[in-house]
Amino acid sequence: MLFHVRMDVNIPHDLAPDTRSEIVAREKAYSQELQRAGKWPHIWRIVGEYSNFSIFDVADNDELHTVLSGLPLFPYMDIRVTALAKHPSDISSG
Ligand SMILES: O=C(O)C[C@H]1C=CC(=O)O1
Repeated sequence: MLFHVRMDVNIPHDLAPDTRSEIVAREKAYSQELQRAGKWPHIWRIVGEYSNFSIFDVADNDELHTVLSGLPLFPYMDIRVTALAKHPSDISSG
């Protein structure tokens, strides 16, 4: 199943710089592992914001929740999920 996900990151300003760097590094590694596994096929920065638009390709709602709640930045994110279905006018779906 495909999901469109918007993530808005709000790291508290008083978080220790070393802690912030460590969490962001773990976030990058986790994200890139999921990208290599094909579960996170698209990630785009939203211009001018500490936010991204992403596409996830996972089995179901439960897997998406597991993936998202495992994000190291999850405690500092607002996340909006939109489930995607095939559009009948999409020429790539035959
Ligand atoms: O920077 C972000 O948009 C937040 C998060 C998502 C992937 C990643 O590496 O960091």
